[in-house]
Amino acid sequence: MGTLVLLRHGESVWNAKGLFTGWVDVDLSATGEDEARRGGELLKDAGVTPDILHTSLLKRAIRTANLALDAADLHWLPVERSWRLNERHYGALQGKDKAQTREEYGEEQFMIWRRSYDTPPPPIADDDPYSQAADTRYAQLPSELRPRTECLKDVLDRALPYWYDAIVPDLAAGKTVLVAAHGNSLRALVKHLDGISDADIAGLNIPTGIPLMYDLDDDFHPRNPGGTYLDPEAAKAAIEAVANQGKK
Ligand SMILES: O=C(O)[C@H](O)COP(=O)(O)O
Repeated sequence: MGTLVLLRHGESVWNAKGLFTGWVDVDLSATGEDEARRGGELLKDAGVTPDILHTSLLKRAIRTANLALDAADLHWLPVERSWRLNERHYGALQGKDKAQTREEYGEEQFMIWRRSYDTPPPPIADDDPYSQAADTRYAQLPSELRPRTECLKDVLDRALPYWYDAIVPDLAAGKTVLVAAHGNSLRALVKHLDGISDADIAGLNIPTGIPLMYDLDDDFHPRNPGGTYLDPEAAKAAIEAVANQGKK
């Protein structure tokens, strides 16, 4: 029942600097812009034509989709956007250097905060320069929905309603759906799609800018578990780089 394309944004300026990003609205780096265009070329070369686009509210995902769809000559595609596809909120780690954090707190604590399923980093203070408490794009969100930190379980809990209410109906209508989002919001969707355990999801990383295709059956389960990257070799190398972030 439909084709789903997951696309993590291209490299961001803070990805390049090795900083925890979360909901901080940083832009793409020049490399990330190239990755986004390449993602669109991969879609075009594979003959994959999305019918609708879903993005987060963060410019690195929005601009990745714009650049990819322009490269695929599909810039006109209808689009829906939601905070529920935002990157995981990294709490008080937002803006912090990953390598310094690993050094200061040690490997175990770093990995618990970065990749555990249900342990969030410390919450961010509303007066922190990297807080989104005053960000007008979330003004309509009730206070209890506006995170000050998130673990991956929190991301799954707020992303699944969007999956079922916005994305699944498009798939059920036979549309090819492109989702342009983030490393951890896509890890949450992949965990759901592939039925990955709470323990095993820690080992899954998503590369930037390489489309991941799922062919879904009538129950929206993958006929190709794990999905298929449109550039498997590039994806393999990029996944390893994501896993090694923060290492000296
Ligand atoms: O938000 C961030 O820092 C990155 O986009 C994702 O970081 P991670 O791969 O360290 O979770």
